[in-house]
Amino acid sequence: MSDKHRILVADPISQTGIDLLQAEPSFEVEVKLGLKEAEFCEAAKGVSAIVVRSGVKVTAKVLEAADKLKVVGRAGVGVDNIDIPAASKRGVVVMNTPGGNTVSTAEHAFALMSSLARKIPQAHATVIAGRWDRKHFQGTELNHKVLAVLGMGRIGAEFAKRAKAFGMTVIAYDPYLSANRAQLLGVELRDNLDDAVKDADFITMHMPLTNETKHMLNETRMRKIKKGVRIINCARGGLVDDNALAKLLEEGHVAGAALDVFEVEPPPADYPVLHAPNVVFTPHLGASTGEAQESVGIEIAEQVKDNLLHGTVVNAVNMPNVDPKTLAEIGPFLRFGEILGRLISQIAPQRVEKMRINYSGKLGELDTTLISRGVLKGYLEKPIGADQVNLINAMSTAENLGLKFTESRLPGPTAFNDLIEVHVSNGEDTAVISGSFFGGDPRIVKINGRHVEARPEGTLLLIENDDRPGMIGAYGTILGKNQVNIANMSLSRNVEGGTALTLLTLDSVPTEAVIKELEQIPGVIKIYSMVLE
Ligand SMILES: NC(=O)c1ccc[n+]([C@@H]2O[C@H](COP(=O)([O-])OP(=O)(O)OC[C@H]3O[C@@H](n4cnc5c(N)ncnc54)[C@H](O)[C@@H]3O)[C@@H](O)[C@H]2O)c1
Ligand SMILES: O=C(O)CC[C@@H](O)C(=O)O
Repeated sequence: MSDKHRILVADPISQTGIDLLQAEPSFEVEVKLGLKEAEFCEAAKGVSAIVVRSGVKVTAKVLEAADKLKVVGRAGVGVDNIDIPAASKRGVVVMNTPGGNTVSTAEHAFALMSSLARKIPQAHATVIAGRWDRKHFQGTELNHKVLAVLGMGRIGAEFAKRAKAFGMTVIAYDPYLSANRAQLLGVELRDNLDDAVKDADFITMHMPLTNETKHMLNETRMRKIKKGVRIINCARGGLVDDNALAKLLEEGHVAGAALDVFEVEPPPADYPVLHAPNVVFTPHLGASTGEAQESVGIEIAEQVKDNLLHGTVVNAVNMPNVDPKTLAEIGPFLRFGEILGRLISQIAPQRVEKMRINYSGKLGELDTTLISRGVLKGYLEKPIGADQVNLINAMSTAENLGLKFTESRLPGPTAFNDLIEVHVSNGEDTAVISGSFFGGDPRIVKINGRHVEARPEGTLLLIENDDRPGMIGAYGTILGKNQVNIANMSLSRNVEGGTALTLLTLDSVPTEAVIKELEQIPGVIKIYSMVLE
């Protein structure tokens, strides 16, 4: 039996990328395109690596059949065609190539906007049909128009640059972008999505599809936008509710739409928006340029090669790059760090610009780089999507968002054996959370400078209230009435009669209605519901 690494290329990638893999004597490269799931399972048996774009789906079944698989390489950004949890469960690294297709996708989205403004596809169709119709194709200029860019990451920023050069006023909506970065890009940052889109002539979407972003442009929201808006989606199908979009195009409220991506790809013949007026479509071509494919093809071939030959992990979306010995030493801190990051993201002020982590006690003597990455990963899961951020890309992802990160270490004895203190701030407001270990068990020990004590698990309800009698009883009554059991409680106050923090560990997640009811209790200042799963 051959001891070579077999590599299956299951989507078209650049020939240079394939040549790079083929040039390695210990690799056997097989290019098999257009595989159905059963054929893919068969082809995946015994391979060490699978390389894909967005055409095929690397399902749990394929991953199960791939008994020798070490790495899945995605030549592109989105990894929604790969079952990441199944890959992680099987210890398979999934890598992508962020950045390689940024400019191509921004240019494509821009081309869609221009085509939409000047009805180019429709006019083209009449010319080749032998008609010379100049009356029906009056368009609109981009100059002096208002553009809302939703999602100001790599592609959004490139799009914005081009739009500004065309004389457009650019408004950005990206709750995770710092004010500094927005200023640097020369865009107007809005905190509220409805406010960002209400006066837009054009809207372009550039964010991942997550639970938070699905149907971000729904019927209610689109109706609030001024009549005549034009919408471009070159990110992921599902960001816009295409059924609602079709309806609003028919009514003329939305003047046009350009889509490169669809909720189902390819869209079936009865896909609603296909038959709506004033639309421009392309079949997911954002990254389809020679330059982008060359770039992502080479990048993924190099990443896969380095991984198989040297175990190097670059741009992984699911695996830490760490050797087993170090992992055993810092494993518990790493997991706790992620939880602290997740927690602070839920009490952080808007537009955080700085994160600082202080390590003290025994921790101050360890290499804490990975733990810090864990904290950042936990913190960034909300803006970037849990499947997009990992220990490898957490730092660069933070940098892209304009989040400045620092860490400091204080070796030597403190009140706690090990203490991790995470500060986030936007220049005006700060949130701080500290964690320690009690006999090997992680505990949250301070929030915003107040001493508390809670295990970092389940749902935590953090209530800031006036220090006055009857508060605890009132919380218990409302939660009990709504079948929410309190598993643990920790109280802390600044001075008698001042303000107090109540930290409740709950057995279930309280609904928004329950939180609202709690907020009505006289003396309650602020409530945060923090889910740690
Ligand atoms: N059509 C194509 O062929 C094509 C090609 C490349 C990328 N894409 C897609 O484009 C998207 C963006 O890619 P990128 O490289 O710019 O990614 P990126 O990670 O650099 O940027 C994504 C941005 O979205 C922001 N964001 C997250 N949640 C948000 C929310 N609720 N509201 C507003 N903004 C939010 C993030 O803060 C981040 O700044 C990805 O989904 C990717 O899959 C499509
Ligand atoms: O492979 C492609 O052409 C699509 C790529 C794009 O959707 C991405 O997310 O990078």
